[in-house]
Amino acid sequence: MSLLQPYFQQCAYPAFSISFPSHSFYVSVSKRTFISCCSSQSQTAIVDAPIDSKIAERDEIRLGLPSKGRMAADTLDLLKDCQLSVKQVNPRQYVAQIPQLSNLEVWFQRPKDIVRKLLSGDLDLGIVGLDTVSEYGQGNEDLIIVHDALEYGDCRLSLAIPKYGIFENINSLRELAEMPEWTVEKPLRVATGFTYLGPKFMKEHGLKHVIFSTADGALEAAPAMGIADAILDLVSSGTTLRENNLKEIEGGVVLESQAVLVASRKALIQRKGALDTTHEILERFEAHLRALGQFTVTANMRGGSGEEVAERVLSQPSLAGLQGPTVCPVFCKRDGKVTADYYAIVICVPKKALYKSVQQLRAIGGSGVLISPLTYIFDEETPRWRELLSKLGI
Ligand SMILES: Nc1ncnc2c1ncn2[C@@H]1O[C@H](COP(=O)(O)OP(=O)(O)OP(=O)(O)O)[C@@H](O)[C@H]1O
Ligand SMILES: O=P(O)(O)OC[C@H]1O[C@H](OP(=O)(O)OP(=O)(O)O)[C@H](O)[C@@H]1O
Ligand SMILES: [Mg+2]
Repeated sequence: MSLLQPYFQQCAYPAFSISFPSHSFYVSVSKRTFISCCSSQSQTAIVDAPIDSKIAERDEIRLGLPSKGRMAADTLDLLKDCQLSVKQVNPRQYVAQIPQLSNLEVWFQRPKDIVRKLLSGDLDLGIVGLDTVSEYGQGNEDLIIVHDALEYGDCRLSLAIPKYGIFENINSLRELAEMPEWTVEKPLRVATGFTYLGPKFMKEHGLKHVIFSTADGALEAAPAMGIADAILDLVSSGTTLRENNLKEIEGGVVLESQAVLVASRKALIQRKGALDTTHEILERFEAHLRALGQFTVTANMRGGSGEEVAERVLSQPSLAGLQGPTVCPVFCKRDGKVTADYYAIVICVPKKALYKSVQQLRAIGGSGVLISPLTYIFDEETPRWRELLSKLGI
């Protein structure tokens, strides 16, 4: 507790309730200071790792965010949910700030340019779809995925063919590859915007007679227009394929994608402050995303002792909580004497298991079950941070 005290004393505007399930205490902190409370013990020093080229000198750390398209709004929403609101003076201005991260500059760029600029050293961090990192990063070792599942922009890069004509009975990549129609003179024509991943996938899967054509959008029209036999494009709901009489095939998914936080390895190792800033962003993302899937459940239960109540709770499979239940005595005054006949139980429960958990609580004598949303779950250290340090050789 003493470690946290300096932060709590400065909190003029209590806004958050932080609970540490294993220690059972609650405190309130202002929105601005809450991250410091949780990460102050794990700052990391810059390491002089061996790396070929030197990066250009500058004082700020640069984060690239999508300037337009479907990722733009969701990315800003995620940052806002993590108390990292981006302050952009007007929508046509491409540079912005996140007041909580004073050494960081936000640059709005097209997703593919974010990847290109990470590679050229003009950006240090970026948020884009994994499909864009894979296509434009082309396996470059300087790119490191810091968070691989930001839980939006879900889609897959998938091969699709017409439902009709010679493809009517073709339902897998193997069947497509074995069609006698494809020869050196008349190869399978695939329209795609993924001209790196497409040929790589076909080669890895042994499809020999294939040629690619490129287009920037509305690829689904290409087969019906007679421009291509198949397309390789992003699919999410599948509506665009269906509406254009196309189908996916078994074994035809090149990549499952969602939004990711990506960094330049060189920047993380060489740029002063880059690793600490990445740590803070990662911690905030992890804490928020982990909390999204959980509810806090509070209930009262009659019992002889905290241990006895905890044993009853732990006998139920869905009531284990994060590390175990928090069990606190509820004191009341009876005949002039203070007694604790009831205990309050606090646990985190996965949203999917909510009703099952309520049933199990009732079965062991729980009453007055309260459910509230969770805002953040900060663990001692995030597994992704450990993974990042190990990828960096630190
Ligand atoms: N239908 C979809 N559903 C969900 N996510 C998608 C979908 N299509 C693309 N994405 C994700 O969003 C990212 C950006 O897609 P978006 O369509 O906004 O830009 P773009 O296709 O690169 O550019 P543009 O459409 O302007 O040419 C993609 O890289 C992918 O990660
Ligand atoms: O499976 P669905 O949910 O139908 O989504 C798939 C469509 O979404 C993307 O296109 P987008 O809307 O970005 O248009 P674009 O072709 O202009 O990029 C993608 O290129 C597909 O065409
Ligand atoms: Mg698009």
